[in-house]
Amino acid sequence: MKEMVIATKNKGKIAEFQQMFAKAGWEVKSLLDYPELPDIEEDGVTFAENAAKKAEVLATHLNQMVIADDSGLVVDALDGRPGVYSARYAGEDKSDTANSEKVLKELVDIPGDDRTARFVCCLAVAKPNRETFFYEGACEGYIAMRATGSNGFGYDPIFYLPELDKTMAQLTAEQKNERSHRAKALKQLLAKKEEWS
Ligand SMILES: O=P(O)(O)OP(=O)(O)OP(=O)(O)OC[C@H]1O[C@@H](n2cnc3c(O)ncnc32)[C@H](O)[C@@H]1O
Ligand SMILES: [Mg+2]
Repeated sequence: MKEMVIATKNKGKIAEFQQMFAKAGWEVKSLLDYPELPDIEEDGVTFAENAAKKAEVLATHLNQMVIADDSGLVVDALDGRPGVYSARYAGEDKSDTANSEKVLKELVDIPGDDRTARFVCCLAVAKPNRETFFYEGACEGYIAMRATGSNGFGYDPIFYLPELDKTMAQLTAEQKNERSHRAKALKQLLAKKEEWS
């Protein structure tokens, strides 16, 4: 089986990549397989900048092709926040629950129709001594009034999909991987294999 290294420590992302790449015949390795590597500071102002940095540092270190995922939640009523700050929105300990609670609190006076939001995912593919390629995906929805569901990770319990009348955390892994921002970005990436491989 072919191997793909993803520069992430996020177990939710790793599980989704493992399921989606398995269909394409790739085995996924992650930063959890390289615990000796230092943390990479995500100080970019765009998803692409952060994804590039994560992929390029690891590609140089391992001297092989690496993919990174930088993603987050963009809320219109919050001028795009948490955006690139999604992971640490409620503080450095990166608590999914605290992050979601902070968003819900900030939107407490915002009515349903104005709670539009999207998940965004930028994938960067880096190889030593070569330009980096980017593939993006977005998934549109609304911020729910309260957290519901226990599948997925991150902001999934507060992200409502009107077409299914469910939050992302109420979907099965298969349902999420059919429509998520990550699935759409990965579809682009796989469609452009001749570009990056
Ligand atoms: O940087 P790595 O190691 O990949 O892991 P991370 O968790 O720090 O990931 P990001 O820097 O990309 O931050 C993404 C944030 O957006 C959230 N997020 C990303 N994709 C999501 C998804 O599919 N569902 C819910 N929340 C998501 C996630 O919980 C983080 O808080
Ligand atoms: Mg991160």
